[in-house]
Amino acid sequence: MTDQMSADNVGHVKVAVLGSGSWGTTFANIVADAADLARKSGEGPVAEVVLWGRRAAVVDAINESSENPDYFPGITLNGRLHATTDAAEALSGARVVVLAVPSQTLRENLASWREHIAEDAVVVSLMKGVELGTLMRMSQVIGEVLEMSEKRIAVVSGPNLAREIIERQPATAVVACPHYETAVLLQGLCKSAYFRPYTSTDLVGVEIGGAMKNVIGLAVGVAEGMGFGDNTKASLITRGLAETTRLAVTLGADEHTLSGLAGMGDLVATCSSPLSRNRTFGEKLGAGKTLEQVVAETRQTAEGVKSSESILELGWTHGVDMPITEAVVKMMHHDMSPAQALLAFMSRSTKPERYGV
Ligand SMILES: NC(=O)C1=CN([C@@H]2O[C@H](COP(=O)(O)OP(=O)(O)OC[C@H]3O[C@@H](n4cnc5c(N)ncnc54)[C@H](O)[C@@H]3O)[C@@H](O)[C@H]2O)C=CC1
Ligand SMILES: O=C(CO)COP(=O)(O)O
Repeated sequence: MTDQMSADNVGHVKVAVLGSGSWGTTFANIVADAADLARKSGEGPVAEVVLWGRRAAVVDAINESSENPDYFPGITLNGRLHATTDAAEALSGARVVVLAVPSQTLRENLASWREHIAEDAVVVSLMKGVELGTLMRMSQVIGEVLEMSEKRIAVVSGPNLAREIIERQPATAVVACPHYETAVLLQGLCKSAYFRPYTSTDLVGVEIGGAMKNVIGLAVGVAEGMGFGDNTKASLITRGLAETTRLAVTLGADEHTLSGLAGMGDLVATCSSPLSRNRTFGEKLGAGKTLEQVVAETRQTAEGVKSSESILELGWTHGVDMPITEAVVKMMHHDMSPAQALLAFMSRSTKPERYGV
């Protein structure tokens, strides 16, 4: 078995996508559409995609009518997409394992899947969070639980609101893996007529960009809910990017990654779109609903709510100033009202625009 996938040992590849929520379903559909294209053109690896889901009703609907009625009623998925509730079946023979579960459950999910994951598989994270308690990025959780080298762990991230991509609207993303050839192979597996992936070797920058944009999206949502206009939102986005870059670079990322698709790109998509769960969560809070009301109304994963705490702690551990994240944590976890958080945020001492990293 080789340590990484290489161009000459991949022609036909089984891809298991674990998690049939909004992004897992969409990403599995991207790979299945990409495989159709590869079949037609004769170029690139051809994937057989198997999607794992917890709920039998969803799995049956995908297999019988190519539809995920829970997340995308009325949207026809690729007919070759096969779903199962049996993780062992999904993982059997899979060379690429894609993970799309909530960040805070990943560790326990991996522990139960571990024995079925092939030793030479490449594991891809689609998740945008930082683990509470350990302060680990998702690739670090994967590396620790599966005891695998970072070279076989990849991340896909970017401005990827699932609802737009399931409709096959054009979008771009970054496929990051420290082993460049693996990133290129994964790029080939998900390149389709409407999805254009770029490669990167900067795992840290891509992951921090993805996790941080959820936190900034919450803050922008709060501003929207409070009735503020574009100056406020542009200020939060720009200073949010500065905060993201400071943290990422301190953790070893390349500064340029944060001005790319997984940084600026994703930040802009999340902060401008009513489709974003994080932005919507913040907006409801800013409009006067209580945290309990907003939590009760939120069915899908809004990663920034929990990850804001671990991200702030990560920043503090490394001496990074994180004022927007701090304001979000106070609103999400310490009963501070949006008005109080705004006052505290605006009354901080002034400083040069380029401060710290
Ligand atoms: N939805 C989107 O547009 C995008 C989401 N992401 C990221 O993808 C990750 C997954 O998010 P979504 O698919 O959007 O969330 P979702 O809420 O739509 O789906 C989550 C899935 O995980 C399952 N799940 C929940 N708890 C579980 C547990 N304890 N064990 C196993 N499975 C469990 C749910 O049943 C559901 O199928 C998040 O980290 C998110 O930030 C990334 C890019 C785009
Ligand atoms: O990650 C996303 C877009 O790239 C989805 O954002 P939300 O999780 O806020 O919906």
